[in-house]
Amino acid sequence: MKYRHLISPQTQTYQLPEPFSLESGEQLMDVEVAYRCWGTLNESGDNAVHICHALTGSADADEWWGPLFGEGRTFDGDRDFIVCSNVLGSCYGTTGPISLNPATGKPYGRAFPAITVRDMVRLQWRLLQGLGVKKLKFVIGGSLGGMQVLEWGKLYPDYVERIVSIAAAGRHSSWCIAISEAQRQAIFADPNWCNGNYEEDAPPTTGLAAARMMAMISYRATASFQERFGREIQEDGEFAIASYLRYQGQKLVQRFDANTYVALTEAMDRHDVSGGEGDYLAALGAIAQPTLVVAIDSDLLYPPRDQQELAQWMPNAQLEWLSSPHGHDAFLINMVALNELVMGFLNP
Ligand SMILES: CC(=O)SCCNC(=O)CCNC(=O)[C@H](O)C(C)(C)COP(=O)(O)OP(=O)(O)OC[C@H]1O[C@@H](n2cnc3c(N)ncnc32)[C@H](O)[C@@H]1OP(=O)(O)O
Ligand SMILES: N[C@@H](CCO)C(=O)O
Repeated sequence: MKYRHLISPQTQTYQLPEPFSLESGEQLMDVEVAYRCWGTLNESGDNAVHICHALTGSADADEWWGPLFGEGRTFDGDRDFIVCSNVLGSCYGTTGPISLNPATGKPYGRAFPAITVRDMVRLQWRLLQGLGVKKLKFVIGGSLGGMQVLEWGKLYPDYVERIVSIAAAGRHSSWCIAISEAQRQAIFADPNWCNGNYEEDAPPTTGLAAARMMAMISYRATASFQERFGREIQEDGEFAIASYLRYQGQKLVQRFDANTYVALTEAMDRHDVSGGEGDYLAALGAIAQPTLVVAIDSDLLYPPRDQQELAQWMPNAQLEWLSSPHGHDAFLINMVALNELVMGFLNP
């Protein structure tokens, strides 16, 4: 697996014993789920917690959410059995576009079937069944992770006691879809894209880097960039912000796959807790567990008004504000404050 060196050696693999049926009706064979766990499952199997990661995250939650781990914190391995699994469609160990298609013996690439956030959650549920988890104390995640959390609330009301949705939505807005589509078009415009059939040693890095640059603009906020970079010009004559964005683009292409990026952003765009057919507000209204909605006051992607609506339409939801100049990515930056908000919800 091309990105194996980027995931920790503690990552384990769960092999699904049966084919996995997708929402689309297609079936995936030989599905594998990469996951990490911390702590011990108790005899009754009811002290478990599941962490859902964001777009380019991995199962190594202690690496990207470190300050939330530890005694008396959100993730306390002495208290709970904590599981984080890599999502379906990712390139960090779970079956996705870089996996070998058993039917052809070659990587799926762009032929990987269309997946949904619901598919991701149903696969997580299968993993937890395999691990003997009888009940989840809570499920938590930000961004794409928060979308999974809302699906968890909808799909498994008797299995999940509480949910924590951070900087997320019950369905993608046209603004979010627009930003995703522009990113995908940057990838498709790369001559190396080859309709997704690129060689492993010649991926569409220019397009993927441009996509990440666009994404980074949407993950941060005007005040954050102004404060950090202003109109500073570096010694090389470049605007510091331009250099920063290009660096972020290069950083992602070292660690992520373009087909995976396309598949996961398409899944985010398809996301709709009503399943795309029913009444969206009624679907939110049916999520009745005690819920924490964490809203980031500077989030451009899932803005304050949408977060207020989300909390308003879920009957048992509490809205808390993570105040930050850093925009959407604040849930990966202002982690001490986030831990306090979550602890306030878990231990009122
Ligand atoms: C297998 C895996 O790696 S997956 C797990 C990790 N990733 C995830 O979970 C995904 C979510 N994480 C993220 O999106 C990001 O890592 C975040 C949001 C948490 C933080 O982003 P960062 O890039 O670390 O932070 P920040 O915006 O401060 O950028 C710092 C980097 O920009 C560089 N930089 C700053 N200014 C400039 C500039 N003017 N020109 C060029 N580079 C610059 C810094 O040197 C630094 O580089 P480094 O990352 O090599 O140390
Ligand atoms: N910065 C996040 C996406 C925004 O939540 C990631 O790269 O996964």
